[in-house]
Amino acid sequence: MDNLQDDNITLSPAAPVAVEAANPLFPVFLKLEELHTLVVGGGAVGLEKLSAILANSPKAQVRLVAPEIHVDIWALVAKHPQVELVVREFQENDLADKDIVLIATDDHVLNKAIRDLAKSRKILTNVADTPQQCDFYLGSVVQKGSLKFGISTNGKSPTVAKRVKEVLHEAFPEEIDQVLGKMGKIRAQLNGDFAEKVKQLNTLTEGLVRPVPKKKARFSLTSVLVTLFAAIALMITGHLLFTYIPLQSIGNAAMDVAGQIDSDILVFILAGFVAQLIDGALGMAYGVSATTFLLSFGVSPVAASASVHASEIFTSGVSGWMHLKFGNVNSKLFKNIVLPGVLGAILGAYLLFSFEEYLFIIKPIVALYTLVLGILILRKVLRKKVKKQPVKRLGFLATAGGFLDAIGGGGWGPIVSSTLIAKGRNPMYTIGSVNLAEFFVSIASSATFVAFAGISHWQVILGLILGGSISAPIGARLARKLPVKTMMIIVGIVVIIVSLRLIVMALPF
Ligand SMILES: C[C@@]1(CC(=O)O)C2=NC(=C\c3[nH]c(c(CCC(=O)O)c3CC(=O)O)Cc3[nH]c(c(CC(=O)O)c3CCC(=O)O)/C=C3\N/C(=C\2)[C@@H](CCC(=O)O)[C@]3(C)CC(=O)O)/[C@H]1CCC(=O)O
Ligand SMILES: NC(=O)c1ccc[n+]([C@@H]2O[C@H](COP(=O)([O-])OP(=O)(O)OC[C@H]3O[C@@H](n4cnc5c(N)ncnc54)[C@H](O)[C@@H]3O)[C@@H](O)[C@H]2O)c1
Repeated sequence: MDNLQDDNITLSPAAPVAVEAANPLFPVFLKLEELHTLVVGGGAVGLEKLSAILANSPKAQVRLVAPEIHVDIWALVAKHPQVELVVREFQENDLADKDIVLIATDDHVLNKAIRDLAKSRKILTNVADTPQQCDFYLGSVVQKGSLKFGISTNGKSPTVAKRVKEVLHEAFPEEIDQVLGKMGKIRAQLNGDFAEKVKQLNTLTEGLVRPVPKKKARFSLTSVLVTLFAAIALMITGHLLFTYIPLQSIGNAAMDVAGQIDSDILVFILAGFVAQLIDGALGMAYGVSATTFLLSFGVSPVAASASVHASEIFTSGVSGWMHLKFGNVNSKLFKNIVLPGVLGAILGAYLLFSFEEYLFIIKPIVALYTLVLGILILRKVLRKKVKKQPVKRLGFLATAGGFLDAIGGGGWGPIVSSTLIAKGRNPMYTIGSVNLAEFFVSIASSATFVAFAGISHWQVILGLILGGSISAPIGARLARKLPVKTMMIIVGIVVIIVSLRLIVMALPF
């Protein structure tokens, strides 16, 4: 808004300052689906008003009268069969039984005449070309599920109303609707003293206006699920460990490990630290970052890949827990992706052994896909307007993510997070939920890997885990602090670089 104050638009210094109420309009939210509305005029403005009505009240009872009706109105009404289109000039009996009339013909005199007829019947009117004759104005509307804002500039500037709408749309994450859903349920359950009820509702919603550290709901379904899965995962890991490596040899191995630890572990700790920092903040790229880092320090590719997978269980566990603690997890999204992701990972790890020879083809194909996602994310940021297109086949996306992650040695985050963010989901909640689910996905693939290949390279694994555990809380905090746009730009660039690198590596020359 700064440029409104500089040389672009000069306001007359003599302009009198209004002393009366700046905007005396009284806002209400009408149940248009239970009223009868008449629109007169079927041109560009008739279309705009009808679209606004149906976008808010899809089942609104509307009759639109005009000798010529815009093609887009016909197309719109095809999706709202209760709307009646009447192709002729306005007649007085169109006003019969109407509660509200919107007048939008291109004939100024006619508009005024219709308005006077409506007024004599005490029908509320909106006259598109004459604000002075309106009983009410339409507002710009922001909608997030059940939450709705109506914006009015008192007719001074519909364009500013539109801009304010865009700002508010950006500022509120879609998840606000979940909060409303939960509050609706709590509100219905609270009974007894009215004052006490209001006090409780105020306490519950305090965190919405003043971010206080979130206390986890004691028995939230997510935390029960997380504990349950973690317990099962630990049991499976323990079972595998003791089946394949007897207690005696673990003792011996521990002594060996202690004896072998040398200054190299600092490098592995650093690798874990850097990789988890990137992954925790951006929701992706732990595998790729850690592997790249280890390779550049001379660790063999096999050792690097095996250790990265094993250490990922611990690092993504800590990181997922931190996201949960900081309230970055959208439990609905988490629940929808965790099981398909785990199944995909098990399938991928199992099939890896039969598909190993085709990895050189699979990897660049996955990289090409993530490259496109990276470009899509950047394009969305640069275009500013992110239109949310819900991802319908979440389960399929998660299965593919888990599968390719196990096969390609990474890709859960880049595939699942990037797709969701590219489709307009809120980066903070997406990254939090995808990161928490990654814990279970990496347990699934690592357990399958261990079952086939056993565990080796203790020092590397230990270093990665130590480094990752230190930076996980920092990463989760960053994900909360970084502005949405900055996060999307970084995610986009990281995805593009990592994908290009994989594609270049796959080239035969
Ligand atoms: C909010 C929105 C709802 C909607 O209509 O759905 C809406 N106008 C929108 C857009 C818009 N309308 C116009 C432009 C072109 C730029 C410009 O002219 O400024 C744009 C901008 C654009 O399209 O980008 C032209 C225009 N509008 C009115 C006049 C007559 C006049 O002022 O004399 C003229 C001149 C006609 C001419 O010169 O021929 C009058 C009104 N328009 C209102 C509402 C009411 C006041 C709302 C408030 O208090 O802010 C009010 C008083 C009565 C009413 O219509 O209810 C919608 C937001 C879209 C969104 O949310 O995306
Ligand atoms: N409020 C706003 O947001 C806003 C925005 C832009 C323009 N306007 C004003 O709205 C008016 C309409 O603009 P437009 O672009 O839709 O014009 P338009 O020429 O595209 O459409 C006019 C419509 O009125 C219909 N019409 C003409 N005579 C009629 C009659 N006797 N009975 C029923 N319908 C009749 C036509 O068939 C046509 O469908 C203009 O006066 C314009 O200044 C208002």
